[in-house]
Amino acid sequence: MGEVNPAFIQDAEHRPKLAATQAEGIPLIELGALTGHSPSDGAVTDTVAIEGLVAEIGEACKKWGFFAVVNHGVVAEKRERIEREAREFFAQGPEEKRKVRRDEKNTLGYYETEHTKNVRDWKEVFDFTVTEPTLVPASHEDSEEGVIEWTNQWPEHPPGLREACEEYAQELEKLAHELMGLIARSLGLPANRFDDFFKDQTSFVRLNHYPPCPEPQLALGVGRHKDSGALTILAQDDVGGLEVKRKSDGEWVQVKPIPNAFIINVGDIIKVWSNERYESVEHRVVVNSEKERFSIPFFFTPPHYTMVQPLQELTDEHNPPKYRPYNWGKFLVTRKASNFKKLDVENLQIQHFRI
Ligand SMILES: O=C(O)CCC(=O)C(=O)O
Ligand SMILES: [Fe+2]
Repeated sequence: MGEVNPAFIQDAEHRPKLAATQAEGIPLIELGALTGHSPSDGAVTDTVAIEGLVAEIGEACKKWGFFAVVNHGVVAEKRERIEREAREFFAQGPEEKRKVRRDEKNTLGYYETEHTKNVRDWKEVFDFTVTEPTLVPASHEDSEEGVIEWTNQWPEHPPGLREACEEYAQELEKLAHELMGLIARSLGLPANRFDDFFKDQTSFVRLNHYPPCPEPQLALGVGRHKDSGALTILAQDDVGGLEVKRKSDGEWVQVKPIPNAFIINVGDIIKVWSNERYESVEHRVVVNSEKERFSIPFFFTPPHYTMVQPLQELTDEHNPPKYRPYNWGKFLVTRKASNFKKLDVENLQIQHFRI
């Protein structure tokens, strides 16, 4: 990625203000009360502390759709290892990386031409799924049935990347379940309410590399978007660049890097399950002219056959469902396919299912 080609240039209204608001940022939540306890098995260690945590998480999901967590129990060595391997992978020449390039048939692996809302992102990525293989619909067309397998494409170099990725994914999956347990409780549901939704899963992890950009005021690392899964758990390095659109006033605010913290955000599926009690919030990534940046989102998503719809317990005649059910697998493959060609539904959004 040399000079800025016009494909990367954002319309004037979407260009970043390079001195974004530093004021009130996303909540920081300390998960220590969870240590040694899984919320879905009922073995509560400290009820009062956990109740406090549940309330904090509920507030954060309602007010921000984003929060940071520390003392989360994820083994630091596993995170450091995947971060090291990711750096090594992206430091290689384009030829080596393109050996595992994703294409229309295999949507996993390396990719450097992703677009968000039809503008190219200033980044390169490597995607892998948590479950191997992952089952998804063969076609995004509603009329076509049939399921195919997505399989991971592992590069030969660096040789340790695969193991680092697999170990990291396992570790993050535990945290994802714990967080879903807390979110369930914050909605007044049993802690295990979401467990069945993830028995099989289509979850995937993305390694992001944002190279320095000569024109950071014109392009974005990732254009504004909401995450379409249930929950995202992001590891970011110390460079900074992630911005969240604050619900209270629509200002873009920076998510400052905190060593060893994870950034959690509510995705569209929780927005629908909760019948909009919780919000999936827009975010974007600003790049800079000096430093490259690395980040690793873990996208926690249900099996392809899931019909996503507001939970019965959270709807009644005074609060009727705000969405028609939609099939998650079809949604996912439509999004992936639209990276390669213009579809009838060019950028499928949950808004299409809004009642
Ligand atoms: O790199 C980041 O900080 C966020 C990336 C992101 O929002 C995404 O990949 O969905
Ligand atoms: Fe995102």
